[in-house]
Amino acid sequence: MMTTRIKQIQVRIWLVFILFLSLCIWAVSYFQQQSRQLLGSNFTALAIDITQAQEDVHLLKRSLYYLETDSPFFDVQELEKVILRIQYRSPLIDRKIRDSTIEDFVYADSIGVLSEVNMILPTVNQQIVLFEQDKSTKNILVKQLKQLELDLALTYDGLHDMIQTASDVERRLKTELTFLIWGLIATILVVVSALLFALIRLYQHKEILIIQNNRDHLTQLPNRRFITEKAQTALLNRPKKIGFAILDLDFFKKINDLYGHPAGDEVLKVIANILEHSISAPSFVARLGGEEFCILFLDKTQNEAIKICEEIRQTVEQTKIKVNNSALIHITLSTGLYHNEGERQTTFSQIYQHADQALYLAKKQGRNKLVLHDNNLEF
Ligand SMILES: Nc1nc2c(ncn2[C@@H]2O[C@H](COP(=O)(O)OP(=O)(O)OP(=O)(O)O)[C@@H](O)[C@H]2O)c(=O)[nH]1
Repeated sequence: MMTTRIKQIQVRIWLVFILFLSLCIWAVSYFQQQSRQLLGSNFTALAIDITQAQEDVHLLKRSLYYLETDSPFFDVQELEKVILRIQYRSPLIDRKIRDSTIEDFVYADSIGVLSEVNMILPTVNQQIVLFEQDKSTKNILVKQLKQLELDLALTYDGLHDMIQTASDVERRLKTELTFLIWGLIATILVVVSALLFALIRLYQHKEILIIQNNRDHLTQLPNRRFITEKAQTALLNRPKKIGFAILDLDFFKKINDLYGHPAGDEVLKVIANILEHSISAPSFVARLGGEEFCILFLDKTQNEAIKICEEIRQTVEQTKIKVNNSALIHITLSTGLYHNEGERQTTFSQIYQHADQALYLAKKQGRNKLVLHDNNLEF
């Protein structure tokens, strides 16, 4: 049987779990998004620069061809522009490669060539100016341009391949890392679920123990410990009305003696059932022990409590209880009732004592009757 408290705890635990799961999913999504962006920004920009640089080399090659073949398409200004672009682009690529995550030794040679190219570019520019003044210097210029074109073509092709490889490695790493993170999160989720499950079981176990500690095994009614705690808690709040009745079966020993102990147990269960159905919250019924039961009235006036006790007495009196599968027996009970409508402060042991005194009188006055405690009672 699961109590409301356990259900509330379960709901809270599930909420925490769902919150944690959402947090994990959000964290992984964020990581994936960020890594995708970083991966793109790291190599895509560099790859674009290198492709444009390769385009410059291609234009240089074309100018060189026109120059060599004395083509009318040769345009010295075009050549100067290409050289200028190479001059501007190579340090840019140099810096981006150094800033990237690629290891130094991988790009060291290519960067070395780019630096050398940058150093000879002013000489090439001077040679172009010279060529414009003196066409006979063409061969020197061609030789320089050829060397430049060769160096740049090889370097940029190498860099292009390098970026491709680095990009592939990074992509693979990212995939592996994502799997690793998912694995970690799955493990954490399993551990957290197991812990939460264990926590719920622990609470259920604790709750069952509490119920068992507070319940009478034979009748399944609350026991003396339970009713004492309830009464003491109620008294702390200074209730306006409180009533306590002790109900004791008459000559119960005879039933045990005549029909046996199991028959006596059967009778106790029937009486417990009658009591349970006569009382509703916030009042409580309990088995004090033996053939003694009690009722704690928390919202009833004195007359209402008397009425309920009287009805119980009559019901018990009129009930035929079948024992040992044949015999039908009758039993009666005596009740001692104490009621206090807030007129004075009291403790549970005082209340109990008053109800017990009234019960004593009920027994003394012939049993099968209800006696209300009165301070003027004579015992
Ligand atoms: N079957 C059964 N008998 C019990 C149980 N607990 C106590 N008893 C018996 O209840 C009987 C109580 O007897 P007494 O205290 O003399 O009371 P009584 O016979 O009801 O007499 P009065 O209370 O004076 O009317 C004893 O014989 C106990 O053994 C129980 O759980 N089951």
